[in-house]
Amino acid sequence: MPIITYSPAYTIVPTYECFNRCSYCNFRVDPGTDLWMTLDRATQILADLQDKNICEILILSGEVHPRSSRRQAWLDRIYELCNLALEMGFLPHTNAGPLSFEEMEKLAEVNVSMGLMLEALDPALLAGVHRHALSKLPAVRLEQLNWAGKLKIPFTTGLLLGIGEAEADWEISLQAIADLHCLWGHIQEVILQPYSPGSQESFAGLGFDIQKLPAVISLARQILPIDITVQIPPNLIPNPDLLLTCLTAGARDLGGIVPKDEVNPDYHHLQLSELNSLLASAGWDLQPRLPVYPDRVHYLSDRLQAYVLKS
Ligand SMILES: O=c1nc2n(C[C@H](O)[C@H](O)[C@H](O)CO)c3cc(O)ccc3cc-2c(=O)[nH]1
Ligand SMILES: C[C@H]1O[C@@H](n2cnc3c(N)ncnc32)[C@H](O)[C@@H]1O
Ligand code: MET
Ligand code: SF4
Repeated sequence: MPIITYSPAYTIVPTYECFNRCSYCNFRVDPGTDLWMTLDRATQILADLQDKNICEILILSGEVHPRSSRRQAWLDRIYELCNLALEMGFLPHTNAGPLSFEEMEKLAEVNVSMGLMLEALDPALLAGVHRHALSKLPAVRLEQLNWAGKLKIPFTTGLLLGIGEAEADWEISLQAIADLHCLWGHIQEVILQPYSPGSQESFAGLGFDIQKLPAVISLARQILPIDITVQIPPNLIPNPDLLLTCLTAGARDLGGIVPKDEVNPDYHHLQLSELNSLLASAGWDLQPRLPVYPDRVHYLSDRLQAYVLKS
């Protein structure tokens, strides 16, 4: 049976505070209104996760302004959280927004893969949902993907669909990802993420017309090189038949299956057993994977490769 993968994961949030205000965000709180995750608390959480068949620790963070005096402490905390996760037997994947080249190089020491969504290149978004989001400048996102390639970091990126971008932008954004991958070969997966309205945001858009997702997956499959996997989040696809149609269209990964989707807290995952039987009914075999894909493990330092071997 053909294989569909997922990553058994748990999300740790260093901080929800974010200086950006993407209007579709259900995650952020204002700077200074949130206590950062302590190493003590993370140690407790990770200890509770032992023997629960979880491998990936997804570190998803709100962002401290690049010129803030608190930026270094924020980065140091993320580094320590990743290092702790490694030492406790987990494999970290960090998405903390755009980083300086030096910051990215530093976090790469303690992550088996990293990620940053391109979102969309359409400049119209800068007057729309990204009006108050310096981090979402298309040039900044593209530069991040380029640096990740230069640093040989196994990388996840993707598109956020249905935030006001022109449909013509899907092809442009996918082509930009393909071009950067042709230069470096580091992109292991592209997430096609349907914008899904939540209860905390200000945008309150209609959400992406989910019926269009199979067509976007086909487009991605035409444009992206074959060594990039297309990932879709099953909790944001409300209808089981549609999920199966997405697999037929070329999606081959379901991303991190987590107890709580921190980005979309209003959308719960099916039980693994339910996902398993749904996929099996259509002839697909659901299998766990690591946050670094097998063909990218050789990118990693000896220390990280040793942790991967133990997982
Ligand atoms: O549970 C989630 N996981 C998200 N993940 C996790 C992702 O599915 C896995 O961490 C990767 O597939 C690595 O295994 C992201 C990772 C990225 O690098 C970039 C964006 C996302 C977005 C989400 C998300 O909205 N919800
Ligand atoms: C971590 C990633 O989560 C995505 N993201 C942020 N808010 C939402 C939402 N309401 N629905 C779906 N995805 C979202 C963005 O693409 C971000 O880069
Ligand atoms: N702030 C980061 C980004 O938007 C990651 C978390 S988003 C909830 O890229
Ligand atoms: S999506 Fe990320 S960058 Fe935008 S406000 Fe939310 S946490 Fe901040």
